Amino acid sequence: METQQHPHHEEQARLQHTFQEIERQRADIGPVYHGQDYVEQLLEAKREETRQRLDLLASEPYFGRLDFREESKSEPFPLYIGKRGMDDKETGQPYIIDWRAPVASLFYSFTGGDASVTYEAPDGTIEGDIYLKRSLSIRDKTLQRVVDSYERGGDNIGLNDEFLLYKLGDKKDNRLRDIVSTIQAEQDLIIRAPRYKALIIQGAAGSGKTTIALHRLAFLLYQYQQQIRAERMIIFAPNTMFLDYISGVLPELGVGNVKQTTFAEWALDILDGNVRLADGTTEGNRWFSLEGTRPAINDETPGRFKGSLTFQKWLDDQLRVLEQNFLVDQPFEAWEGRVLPSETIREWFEVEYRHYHLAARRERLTARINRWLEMQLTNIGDPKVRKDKSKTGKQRLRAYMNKLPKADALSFYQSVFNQGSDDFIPKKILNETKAYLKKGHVLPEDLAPLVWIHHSFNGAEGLVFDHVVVDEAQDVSPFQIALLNTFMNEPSFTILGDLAQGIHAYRGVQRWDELSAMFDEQHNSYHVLKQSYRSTLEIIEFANRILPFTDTGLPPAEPVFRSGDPVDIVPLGKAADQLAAITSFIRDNQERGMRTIAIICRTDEECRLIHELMLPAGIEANLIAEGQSQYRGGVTVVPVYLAKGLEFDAVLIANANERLYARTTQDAKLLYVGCTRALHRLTLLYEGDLSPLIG
Ligand SMILES: Nc1ncnc2c1ncn2[C@@H]1O[C@H](COP(=O)(O)OP(=O)(O)OP(=O)(O)O)[C@@H](O)[C@H]1O
Repeated sequence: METQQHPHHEEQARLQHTFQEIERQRADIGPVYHGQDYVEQLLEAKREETRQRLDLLASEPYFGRLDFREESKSEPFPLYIGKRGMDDKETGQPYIIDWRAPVASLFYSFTGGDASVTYEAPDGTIEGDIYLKRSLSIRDKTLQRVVDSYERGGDNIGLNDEFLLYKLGDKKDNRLRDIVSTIQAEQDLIIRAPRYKALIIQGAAGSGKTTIALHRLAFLLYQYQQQIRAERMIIFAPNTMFLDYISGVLPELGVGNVKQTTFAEWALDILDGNVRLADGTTEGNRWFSLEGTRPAINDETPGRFKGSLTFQKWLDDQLRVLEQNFLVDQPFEAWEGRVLPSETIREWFEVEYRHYHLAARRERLTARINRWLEMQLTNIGDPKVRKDKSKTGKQRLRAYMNKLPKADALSFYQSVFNQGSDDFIPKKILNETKAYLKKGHVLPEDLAPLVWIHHSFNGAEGLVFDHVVVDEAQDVSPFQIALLNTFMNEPSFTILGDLAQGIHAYRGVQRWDELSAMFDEQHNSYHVLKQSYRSTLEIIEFANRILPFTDTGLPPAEPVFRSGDPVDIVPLGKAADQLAAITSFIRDNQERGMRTIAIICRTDEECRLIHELMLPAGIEANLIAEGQSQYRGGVTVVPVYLAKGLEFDAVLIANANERLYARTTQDAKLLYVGCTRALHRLTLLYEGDLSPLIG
């Protein structure tokens, strides 16, 4: 139901007044300071922050209004809610309320009814009544839409979703956007959850997981501004293109400096250039091509095995053994007759330096023996003899220290694989890893173990996280989460994912308790988001039919009532028809105003072939391949495994036949991911027999 409402005069007047107030406050700040005075420079930084806040407000001052009467007051007071807050300069009263402020939570949690409501203020619970809930759309400084979703005493039927539907109907460009104006109650609960938790969120495709995680960071920074710093927050996402796609949201929310990275990039950075990932091990080649048989996934799959907490514990045992046997039971003989007893060396290493990490203990030990050596040399009067002894002593010290293991992650990792493992490591994994390590290469699943070892040798090296977001968390291993946890004083995680989209099951989790089990009860909370906002009712219902084949036991996604075109399933007579069908799909959707259109293929190879055909046919499209760091929008040709996390106005599944999408859980997940990328329109072509997953 779409009832176009005309902007209120009252809101127009308030908006004009708001713009005047913003301008007045902007003018009051005065000119930019360019001088050298340190105190003035600090003040200028604050002023610049205010300027930026006011500029943000000037483009869209607020999006909501809530008339709230506090229990102790006789009249309701209109609260205008915006992305940032602003006080009235004269009265000092809030003029616009930051969406993250406690009172603003009412705007999101309130879903109707005349009963009293409460919110948690810093001084305790505040109770009162709501008289009006109004959404406002302001674009280009113009009030475009006013929708009341609640009026005290009114009939309030059917209006609740209108503003949300209006927002969801938008066409998308190449960036994910903020949703502050339409955050839903179940999403708000997650955004505002307390800081010291490992929140684990299973959310249906399009339920807003990525978006919520970013809003949660903005909330935490606001709520705990004295304790949390943006530079100590980090977001892990599956690839650099996805990072590019989400990179606009935090700046829109006024948040800067949060590190956004992939696990591999982060790990390689910590390992400081000492480790190289093997070439030719891209996931497209290894796991998503159709050549040969696709490897079965079980606990002996390398990613699952090396990502398990059992492997982590086994490595810990090896590290303990290393530490216990670190020293050689030999004295250090600097030259004939000048001996440092092994008991003294042991005392330094095991008692005096026991509080240091192994790398530091080793370094300190070298320095200490060196000092002892220098002392011995001072007793030698003859300079020539002293020089000779010094040379011998230094050479012998080097040789002595070389007998001790290196406290270096890669060397240690190599040594545990080379020593064998009493059958703990499955033969195939052992041999494959040894072969890579021999060439100085590692595989992606070796990164968490290597950083773990590095951490054991060197400690956190000053790295502390105040909060960690892990997106697409069904694809990360328990070992990775345990590793990230060591960089926090107390667990503060937002871990989000969807098991039905677990296409990287060869390295990810199969159940959420694989992750939650590592946190104690008070630190761990699990949420399920069933409502899906991205796609039309028809697309969600269609994708829900594929869901049971993923074998995850997850409930179907629940659509918001946004109806669109039916899903099209089109058989292809002969190969040439495919190009014609793709061309007409693109043209048709462009004419209908779709801004982002994706041709989703099963493999890299299929993408390349289709893309090659498109160019001579006069269709410009971006071909997405692994390792790409930018998502440009427009028309895109993308393999399904790289489309995860992205969304497009219109999606064409290039060939949904039985060969490409067989009746396996892995193919079901891939097809589910592909179909759920579409916001407004979805078409599936197929050549030969239709995939049994569609039925
Ligand atoms: N409350 C909301 N109001 C408006 N739009 C919303 C809301 N929640 C989610 N959306 C929109 O739904 C779409 C999906 O959001 P997002 O990509 O964050 O979901 P997701 O759960 O991470 O999806 P997936 O797992 O399928 O990648 C986005 O376009 C987002 O803007």
